[in-house]
Amino acid sequence: MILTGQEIEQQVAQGRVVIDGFDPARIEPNSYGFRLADTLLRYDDGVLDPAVPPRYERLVMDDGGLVLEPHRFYLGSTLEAMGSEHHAATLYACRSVATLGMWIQFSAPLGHSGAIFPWTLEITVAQRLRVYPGMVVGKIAFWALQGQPHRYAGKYTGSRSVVPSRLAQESVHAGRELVVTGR
Ligand SMILES: Nc1ccn([C@H]2C[C@H](O)[C@@H](COP(=O)(O)OP(=O)(O)OP(=O)(O)O)O2)c(=O)n1
Repeated sequence: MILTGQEIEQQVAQGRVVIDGFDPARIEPNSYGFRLADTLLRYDDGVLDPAVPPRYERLVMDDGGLVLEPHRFYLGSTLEAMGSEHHAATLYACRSVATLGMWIQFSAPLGHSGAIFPWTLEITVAQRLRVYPGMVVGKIAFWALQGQPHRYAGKYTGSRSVVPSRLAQESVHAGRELVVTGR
C-alpha cells in the first residue's frame, strides 16, 4: 500500500517518516516533492570498471545553476535526507522535469527501510538543460511493509550527500568465474 500525502505528513509528525526541512507545500496526493542539491558529480574515466573506484569531477552550482549536456551522465542528490525505518520508498521524476527531457533516476528506484539520507540521483538529459540548486525535480513515495521490517545496513549507510558507486568495495568477481572475452 502506498501512503497518501496526508498520511506522509502525519507520519513525519510522528517521526516514522523522516524528511529534512519538511514543507507541507510539497506534499502531493501520494508523494512528497524533493529538491536538487547544489553538488553534482561527473565521472572522468572513459571506461568505468566496477572493480575500480571511479574518478570524478565535483561540480558545485551557484544560484545561476548549471547547463547539463546530453550524452553525459551526472550524479546529484536530493537536498533532503529522507527515508523511514518503517516504510520502503521509491523515487520518481516530476512529470514537469521529465517532460523537459531530464532523467533523475532510471535504474535504481528502491529505498530500503532504514536508509535515511540524501538520495543519490542518476541524471542525464535529452538536450541541453539548465538546472538550479533547490529546484523540485522529483517525488518520493512511501510504501507499507508486509512482514518484519529489516533495517538497511549497506554500503551507502550514513551518506551525507551525493555518493558515487561503491561497487569496487565488493569483490565483484567473488564466487564467479571470470571469463575475459574482450577489452
Ligand atoms: N537512486 C537511488 C536509489 C537508492 N538509493 C539509496 C536508498 C537505498 O536503500 C540505498 C541502497 O540502494 P541499493 O540497495 O540498491 O544499493 P546496492 O545494492 O548497490 O548496495 P548495498 O547492497 O550495499 O545497499 O541507496 C539512493 O541513494 N539513490
